[in-house]
Amino acid sequence: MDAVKANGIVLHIEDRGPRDAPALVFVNSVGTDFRIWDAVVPQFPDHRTLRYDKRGHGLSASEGGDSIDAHAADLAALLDARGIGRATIVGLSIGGMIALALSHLRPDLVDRLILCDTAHRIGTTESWQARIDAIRTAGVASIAEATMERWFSAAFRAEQPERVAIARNMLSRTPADGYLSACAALRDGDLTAVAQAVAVPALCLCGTADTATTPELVRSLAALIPGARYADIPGAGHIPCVEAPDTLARLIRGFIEEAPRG
Ligand SMILES: O=C(O)CC1=CCC(=O)O1
Repeated sequence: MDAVKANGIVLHIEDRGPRDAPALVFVNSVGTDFRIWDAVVPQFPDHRTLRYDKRGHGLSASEGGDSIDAHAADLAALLDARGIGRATIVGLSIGGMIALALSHLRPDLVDRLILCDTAHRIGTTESWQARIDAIRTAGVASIAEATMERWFSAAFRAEQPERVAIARNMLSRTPADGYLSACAALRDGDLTAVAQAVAVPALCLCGTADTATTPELVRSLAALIPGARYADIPGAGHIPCVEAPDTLARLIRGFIEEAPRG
């Protein structure tokens, strides 16, 4: 178990692999902690891999974090604290928005962007406000069942009910304050201009069964980013690092090997 103080708060992290190897940094979606990358990270023993529970999630401190820029400032401070000068950033959902924001805030830190199941704008002001209101009334657990239907394909839910059950526990145990802050960041976050200004190689990925950020939406993100590529993750829902880790790792490795650092 490791921790670092960055941007004024304590973040729960895992920093493994050779210190002088190229760095791969993983950024989570809302309602998840860094365990979602458990089956992906070991596939990169030749890299330094850094993953963390973003503010308000997992074991990290839970105050604040109600803008995408605030999360990007946390990530920048984390990279500085760990002495990582440049990295390939892999961001899932809100994590992809945080990765995009980092490329704007601190372009010196970003070699490449791998943007999974994410977009320049996810949902609408109304949909996030409705979720905030529901959670204020009935708690995070009240949205767990509907969320599992977005996170995982129907086939995965039928075949792997135990793994869906622990994912549901992870979501339900997310501090309400942290989850609500992330919803506010999503409600107000629009990275359209940031995406259009990306100046490093970018790969956009999406599970073909993702109903939260559909392949069509993720393709529209790729169309905004100069020179970005797009690839499907066949059959996966919104959390391919859990549902299809081998496919995701293969796509990440292929991109790293082909795309020059920015
Ligand atoms: O849990 C969801 O609704 C899917 C999602 C949207 C943004 C994010 O980070 O996850």
